[in-house]
Amino acid sequence: MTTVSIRRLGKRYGATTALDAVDLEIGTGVTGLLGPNGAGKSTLLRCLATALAPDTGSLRVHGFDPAVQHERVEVRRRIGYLPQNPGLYPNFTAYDLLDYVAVLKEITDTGARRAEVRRVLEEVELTDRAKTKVRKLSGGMRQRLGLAQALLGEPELVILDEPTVGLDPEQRMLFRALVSRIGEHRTVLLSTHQTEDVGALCERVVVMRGGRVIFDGSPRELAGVAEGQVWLSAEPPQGNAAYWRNADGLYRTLGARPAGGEAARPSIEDGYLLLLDSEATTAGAATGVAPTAGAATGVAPTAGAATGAVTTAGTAAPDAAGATTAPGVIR
Ligand SMILES: Nc1ncnc2c1ncn2[C@@H]1O[C@H](COP(=O)(O)OP(=O)(O)OP(=O)(O)O)[C@@H](O)[C@H]1O
Repeated sequence: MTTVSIRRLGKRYGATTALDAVDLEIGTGVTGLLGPNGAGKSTLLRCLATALAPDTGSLRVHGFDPAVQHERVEVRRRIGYLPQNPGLYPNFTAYDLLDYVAVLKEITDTGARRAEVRRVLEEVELTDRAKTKVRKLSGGMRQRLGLAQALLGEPELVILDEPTVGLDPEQRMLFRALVSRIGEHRTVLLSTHQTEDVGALCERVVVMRGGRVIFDGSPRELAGVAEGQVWLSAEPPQGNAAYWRNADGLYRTLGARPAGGEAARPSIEDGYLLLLDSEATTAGAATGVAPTAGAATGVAPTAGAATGAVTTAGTAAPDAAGATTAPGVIR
């Protein structure tokens, strides 16, 4: 079922285009939003959370339009939002903070509010910290408290802006388990820089760059963007290809095949890096500027990137212009 409908959404800050005609439909489950710094992820999430008004285009949450005042209230009742820097009051206890947010969310009946605060504390596994002050909570607990406030009132859409930044592996795992559970029955939109989070949690991934959606598909399809462009070799590659030495002492190269290179299974991160790389090349070609593949991501130009097309083995289909485009890649 479609929860969010976004059509040609645009937002500028002075001369900066933060969102450039974004089209998206999002439904139940966890959708990951990936993109480099400044791609427009937070701006999109803030528009969805009704914290920011777009300049152009339209937005609907469960059919309600946040641009219309009385519908905006309906949207706000249906969303939970964990911003990048939630600024939780340090001297409040976990319970009091949630109680306060519940009042702001118009849960005015005292008994119902108490039950709801207890429910979300339980959901994020913080019941035993109800009386602890926010400043005494660990980073992971604070993020879970941030998640708890977003879950007050059982919103149908949960918006999480880079929620796993700075968490240690154990806390990140715990957070992932919570988000995955939440996504079973609700729509979760999760902005992140962590491709591991996307692989672990998301059935769908949207990649943004320069205010545009440049990929919309499954994590497997994103990894597939790098099919045939990831190599393992005993010797480091010649030239300026991006490579690193793995735990087995082999050199893992992204891009053109190095001498003696054996094809390796691509990861989501490989696909993401090559996708951004090919986009940089395409943008350069479109504006007549020399291609800058490699500059954006540190990945050396590849045969596919040099022509502005990402080549994949087996699954690729030619687009209208005859170039080869991987599934999910949006031109
Ligand atoms: N309040 C603002 N005033 C001016 N420019 C802004 C403002 N907020 C964002 N921008 C600019 O809009 C563009 C998109 O920013 P946005 O924060 O949405 O990107 P992002 O993908 O969330 O980046 P990050 O991963 O670093 O959080 C960037 O160029 C950014 O500098």
